[in-house]
Amino acid sequence: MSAPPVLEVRGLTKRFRGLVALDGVDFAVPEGAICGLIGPNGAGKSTLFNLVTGFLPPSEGEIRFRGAPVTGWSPQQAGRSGIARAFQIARPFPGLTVRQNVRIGALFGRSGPRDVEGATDSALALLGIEDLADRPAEGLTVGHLRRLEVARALAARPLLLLADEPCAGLNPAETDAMIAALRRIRDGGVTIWLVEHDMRAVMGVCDRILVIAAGRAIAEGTPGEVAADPAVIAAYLGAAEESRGA
Ligand SMILES: Nc1ncnc2c1ncn2[C@@H]1O[C@H](COP(=O)(O)OP(=O)(O)OP(=O)(O)O)[C@@H](O)[C@H]1O
Repeated sequence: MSAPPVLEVRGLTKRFRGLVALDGVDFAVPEGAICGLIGPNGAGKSTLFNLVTGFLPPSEGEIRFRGAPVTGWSPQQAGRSGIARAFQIARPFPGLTVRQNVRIGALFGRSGPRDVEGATDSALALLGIEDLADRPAEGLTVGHLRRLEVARALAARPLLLLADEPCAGLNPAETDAMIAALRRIRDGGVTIWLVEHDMRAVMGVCDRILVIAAGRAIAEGTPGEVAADPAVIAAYLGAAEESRGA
């Protein structure tokens, strides 16, 4: 029997008063994959990540982690079970070095404060920021701040890393460095699901992509499949082309 997906959502729905932010979304994140979650602004991407990580309870639907039902769990339960999230806006603790910030992730990780220094070193190395370890976290470039945020999440030794726009605001060289780091993380055994607006990054790194628009899943498949899907072109890629004036 094949292993269950690391994460599975079925019929996931979230209503905020009258607004349906997420409407019956199904998706499975296979173990060992890098998956993408894309969609126009306001599509429901952050809401989906907030439901999966227990920051918000769903209105309807089911969430399974490694085959077990976890719907409605708390962020602490999600973290202890092996989900870590790298936020889009990195907010390192001021007055702490890069290493000390990453170490905080290791202290509150899946297996608790065990081999904290090893997890910290390994996360710094995977993100290629060992050289910055003793620098104060404030004053880092956007590219280094993003790598610090992913390293902090990774130091928790997650089974599933949710990354919120890890390439936002990065130049092409920094984006390539982040893509290489995500591949190294996956090759180290961590499954990844990322929200990303940078199409070059998403199409280049993901094995599978879920596309949502106005709360509904409109396509799912390999990068090639979703890029060729007329519904995706109309709802998302087409809109991006228009906003660039193409
Ligand atoms: N706590 C909340 N209360 C009320 N409405 C909310 C709340 N959180 C999100 N929404 C609404 O739900 C919808 C989906 O928002 P969400 O932030 O999940 O979209 P998104 O795809 O992450 O957008 P973006 O790409 O702009 O970050 C939007 O209409 C948003 O205004």
